[in-house]
Amino acid sequence: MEAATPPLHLPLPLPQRVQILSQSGLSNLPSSYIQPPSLRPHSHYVAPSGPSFPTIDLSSSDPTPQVRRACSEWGAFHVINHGVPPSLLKEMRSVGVKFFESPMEQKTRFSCDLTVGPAAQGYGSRMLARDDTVLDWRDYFDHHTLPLDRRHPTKWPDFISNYREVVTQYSNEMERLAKRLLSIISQSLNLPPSYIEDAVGDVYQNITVSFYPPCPRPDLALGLQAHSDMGAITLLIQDDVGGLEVLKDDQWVLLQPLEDAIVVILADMTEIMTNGAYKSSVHRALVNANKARLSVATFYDPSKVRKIYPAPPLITAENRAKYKEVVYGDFVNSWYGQGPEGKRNIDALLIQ
Ligand SMILES: O=C(O)CCC(=O)C(=O)O
Ligand SMILES: [Fe+2]
Repeated sequence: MEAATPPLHLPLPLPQRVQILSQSGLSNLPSSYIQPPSLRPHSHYVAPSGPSFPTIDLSSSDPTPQVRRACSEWGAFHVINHGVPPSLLKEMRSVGVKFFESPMEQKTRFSCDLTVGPAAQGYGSRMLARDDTVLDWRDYFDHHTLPLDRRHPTKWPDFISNYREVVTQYSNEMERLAKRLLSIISQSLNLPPSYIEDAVGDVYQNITVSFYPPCPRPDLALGLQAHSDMGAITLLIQDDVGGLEVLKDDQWVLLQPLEDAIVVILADMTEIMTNGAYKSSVHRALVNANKARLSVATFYDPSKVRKIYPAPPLITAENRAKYKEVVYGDFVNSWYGQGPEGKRNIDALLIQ
């Protein structure tokens, strides 16, 4: 018998799965997950009597004024009566939970290919390339869903019967809702209804299911460190555990999970296109000691070659362009190189 040919490349080490750490029953948090004191969960809490997170009924006759207010004051809001069947939201959460509850041997068959880079689709545990960053207490599964030539359901789990159908249907519904919201957002600034959709070009949509296992020291860790999303708009659903916080006037506001609602989060490219009239929302995810938490974020992003700049109709002599033009792919690359570190990467594009 011939000796087996040795592999040409040594395999990259597998990332530490947070779920395995959690199940190992440790009582102390490994140092790589300990946040510096200023970034820990207890800092800057809003008083219970503080502002309450907006909820907008999309079936009302004209939601535009409410959207304008929520976008300028919060950069994020809940939508209800949004037209996506509640049964589909439930199924999406359910296939997500089934994936993370499956045996590790099954899950790792769909691991991210780390040689592709940090934005590879599949089962992952850390996104950032830098190795000196504090790690998030999170595992995830990222799906590439749009444009259609990026959508390859064979890269998604095959061991949960309806997984691929549910993600496909969910992707289509989220595209439809994102377009409708971008149209309302454009009109709320007196731009043509299709302004943002046209400016974004061929949409890139990714769906990331995040799973936050119970954490031995939720006071020291974050499920996901503070960041703003990079693209145009994010649509997020979560289970009833809670943990998503948005930053409002320098204070963290914990969202009460609202069944059947969808969280709308404005992202950095929308801030640029609106010339800062609407800010991207800084948000983060907390973890807790007892319960695992699941969320599903659907990102609606420009194509990588698209140039993004403040909408010309919004620029006047009194209201000059506040942001430099940026090629979206360049912006994304700088994020993966550096990470959010609690800051907004978009601030680097501000015209002084
Ligand atoms: O899990 C959450 O609630 C937040 C997820 C999120 O912000 C993201 O994936 O960008
Ligand atoms: Fe996010």
